[in-house]
Amino acid sequence: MWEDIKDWASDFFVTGDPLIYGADVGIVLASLSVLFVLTYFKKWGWFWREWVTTVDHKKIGIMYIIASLLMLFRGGVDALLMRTQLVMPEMEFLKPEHYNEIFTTHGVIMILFMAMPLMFGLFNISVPLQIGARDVAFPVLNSLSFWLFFMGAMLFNLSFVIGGSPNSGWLAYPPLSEKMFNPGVGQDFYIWGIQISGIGSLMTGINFIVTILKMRAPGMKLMKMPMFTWSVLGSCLTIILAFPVLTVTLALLFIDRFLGAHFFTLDGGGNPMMYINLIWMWGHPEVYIVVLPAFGIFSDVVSTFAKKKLFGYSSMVIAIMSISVVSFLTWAHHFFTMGSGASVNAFFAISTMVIAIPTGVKVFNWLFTMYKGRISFQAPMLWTMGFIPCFVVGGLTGVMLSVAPADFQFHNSYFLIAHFHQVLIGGVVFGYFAGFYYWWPKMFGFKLDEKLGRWAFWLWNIGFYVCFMPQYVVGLMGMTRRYSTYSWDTGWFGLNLVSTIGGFIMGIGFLVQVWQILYSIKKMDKDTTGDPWDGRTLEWSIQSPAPLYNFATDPVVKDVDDWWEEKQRIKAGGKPTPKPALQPIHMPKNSAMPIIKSTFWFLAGFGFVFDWMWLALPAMAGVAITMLFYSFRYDTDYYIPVDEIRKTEAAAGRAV
Ligand code: HEA
Ligand code: HEM
Ligand SMILES: [Cu+2]
Repeated sequence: MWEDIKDWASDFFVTGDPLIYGADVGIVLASLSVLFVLTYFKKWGWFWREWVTTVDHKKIGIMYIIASLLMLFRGGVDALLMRTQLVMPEMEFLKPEHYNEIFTTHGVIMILFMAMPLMFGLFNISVPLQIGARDVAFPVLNSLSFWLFFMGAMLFNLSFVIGGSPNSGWLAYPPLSEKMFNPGVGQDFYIWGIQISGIGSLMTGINFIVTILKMRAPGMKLMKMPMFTWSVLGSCLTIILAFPVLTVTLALLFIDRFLGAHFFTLDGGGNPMMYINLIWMWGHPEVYIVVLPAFGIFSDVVSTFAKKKLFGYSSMVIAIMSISVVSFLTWAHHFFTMGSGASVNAFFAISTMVIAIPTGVKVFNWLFTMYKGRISFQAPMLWTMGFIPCFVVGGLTGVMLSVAPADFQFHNSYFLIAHFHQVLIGGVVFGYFAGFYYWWPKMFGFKLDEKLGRWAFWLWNIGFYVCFMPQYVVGLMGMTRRYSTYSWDTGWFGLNLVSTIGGFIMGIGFLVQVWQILYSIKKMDKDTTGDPWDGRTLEWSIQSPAPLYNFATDPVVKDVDDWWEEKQRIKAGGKPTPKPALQPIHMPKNSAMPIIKSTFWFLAGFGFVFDWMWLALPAMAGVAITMLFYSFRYDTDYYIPVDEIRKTEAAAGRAV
C-alpha cells in the first residue's frame, strides 16, 4: 500500500532533480506568500472587484503585461540554464532529458506566454485610447480572453511541478509527440495549455478587429489611424486566419494520443508531414503576428521622437497588409529539407524572399522619418535605434535561409537559432520594450528612471550581440540545435563560452529593468501633463492614467496625428477645437463569468491531461453551463453621471 502511494507520488510530482525540486518549492512558497499578503491586508474584496472581474481594457492590459514579464523571467531562467549547460564541452549540469524539456518550455513560453500576452497587453493599453474609444468592442469577451490565456499558461507551467514537462520541441513534431514515443503527461499539458490560451488569442483577434473597424472616433477615417493601430489590425487579421489552424492541429494530435487515432503516424495510414505542414501554416504567420505590432510601435515612436510626420504613411499601410497576406504563402520554408521537391521549394523560396521588400520599405521609411529630425534619445527611441541594425541583420540572415539549396546546410544549425533570436529579440522584444517605456506614463501616471533605463538598454544590446553573433559561426562550423552537450574536439568551446557570457549580460539587463521599476515607484516622478513625450496621437490628449471612461467627450478627428495638429494650431494662436457638452457615459459592468468559465477550462484541461474523466467531463459541462447562464444576464451596463465626470476631470486640472 505504502509502496503504491510512493510510486504514484513520484510519478505525479516530479522528483529527483534538485533544480526542479528547488523551483517547485519556490513556486509553492511564492504562491502562498501572495495569498498571505491578500489575506493579511484584507485585500481580497479589492482584488476581486478591481482586477479579477474587471472589464476595463486598461487594467486587463496591465494584468497581461505583469503576467508576461513573469513569463519572460521563467523563459529567461530556462535560457540561462541551457547556456550554462553549453558553456563548455562535456558538461554535466543538466541531464539530456532535462535539456529537452527546457528548450521546449523555453520556446513555448517565450512565444506563446511571453510575446503574445505582452503584445495583447500593449493592444489593450493603447488601441482604444489611440482611436478615441471608451473600451474595446466586447469588454467581457476581452476579460475572458485574458483569463483563458492566464489559465492556459498556468496549466502549461504546472507540468513543471506535476507530472513532468513536455520535451519534443516548441512545435511538438510527431511521431516524437505521439503516445508511443512520449507516454508521459507533459505532451498533454502542452496540448491543453496552448489550446486554452489559443482560444483566448483568437477571441482577442476578433475583438480588436471589430474595435478598430467600428469604434473609431468621429472623423478618424481608416487612412487617418495611427500606425500602431494599423499594425494591430494587420496582426489581428493574421490571428483570426492562423489560430484556427493551430486549434485543429492540436485537436488532431490530442485525438491521436487520447483515442489512439493515426492522423500523424504512418502505421494506420496517417502522415507526420501533415502535421508539419499544418503547424507551420500557423507557426510561420505567428512570427509576423508578433512582429507587426512591434513595427507599429517603432513607427509611432520614431515620428514622436523625431518630431516629424511618419515618412510614407500609405506605403507603411500597404507594407503591413502585404506582409500579413504573404505570411500565409511561405510556411514550407521551414522544411525545405524534408523532401518537397525542387519546384515546391522554389515557390516557397521566392515567396519568402518577397517579404523582404515590404519589410525593407518600412525600414527605409523609419530612416527617412529620422532624417533631419530633432531626435531626442529617451528610452522608447533608444530601443527603436537598437532595433534597426539588429533586425536588419536578422532579416538578412533570414533571406539567406530562404535560399532553398543553401538551407540544406543551415537548417537546424545554430545559424538558424541565431537568425530567429535576432529577429525575435531585436524585433519583437526590443519593440515591445519600446512600447512598454512609451506607454508606461499613460498606464501609471509617472515616468521610469531614464538613467537606469539606459543601463538596461546597453546591457541588453551588448549582451545580445555577444550571445548570438558567435552562434552564426558555430552553426556554420556544424553545431546543431538541441544538442545538450558536445565534445572537446569539435572546436566549439570558445564561441559557446562567449555566447553564454552574452546570455548572462542580457539577464543582468532584465534585472536592471526590475530594479528600474522598483526605483521609479519609490522616486515617483509624476507626469501631470498626460503628454510627457509631446505626443502626436489621441492617447496623449487625456490625463495619465486615463480615467475609467477614457474620454470625457468624444474627440473629433480631422488629421493624421490629430493631437499634434491641434497643439500646432493652438501654438499658432488658434483656438482649441470646441468640445461638445458633457453627457452621461455608458459603461459595461464587471463580470465574474470570465474567471469562472476559465477555471472550468483549466479543470477540464487538467482532467484530460491525466485521463480523469470524472473531472474533465463535469468541468466541460461547467464551461457550457456558465456560457448558458451568462447569456441570460441582462444587468450588464450603467451610466457614469455628468457630475462625476466633471469631478474626475477637475481633479486632474482639466476644464470641461
Ligand atoms: C519575429 C520573428 C521572425 C521574423 C520577423 C522572421 C523573418 C524572416 N525569416 Fe525567420 N524564423 C523565425 C522567426 C522570424 N523570422 C523563427 C522562430 C524560425 C525558426 C523556428 C524553428 O525552426 O524552431 C525562423 C526560421 C526561418 C526559416 C527556416 C530555416 C530553417 O529551418 O532551415 C527561414 C527560411 O527561409 C526564415 C526566413 C525568414 C525571412 C526571409 C524573414 C524576413 O521576413 C526578413 C525580412 C527583413 C529583412 C530582409 C531586413 C530588412 C530589409 C531591408 C533592409 C531591405 C533590403 C533587403 C533585401 C532586398 C534582401 N526564417
Ligand atoms: C535572454 C535571451 C535568450 C537566450 C540566451 C536564449 C537561448 C536559447 C537557447 C540556448 C535555445 C536552445 C537552443 C538549442 O539547444 O536548440 C533557445 C531556443 C529557442 N528560443 Fe531562446 N533565448 C533567449 C530569448 C528568447 C526569446 C525572447 C524568444 C522568443 C520571443 C526565444 C525563442 C526561442 C525558441 C522558439 C527556441 C526554440 C525551441 C525549440 O528548439 O523547440 N528565445 N533559446
Ligand atoms: Cu517562417
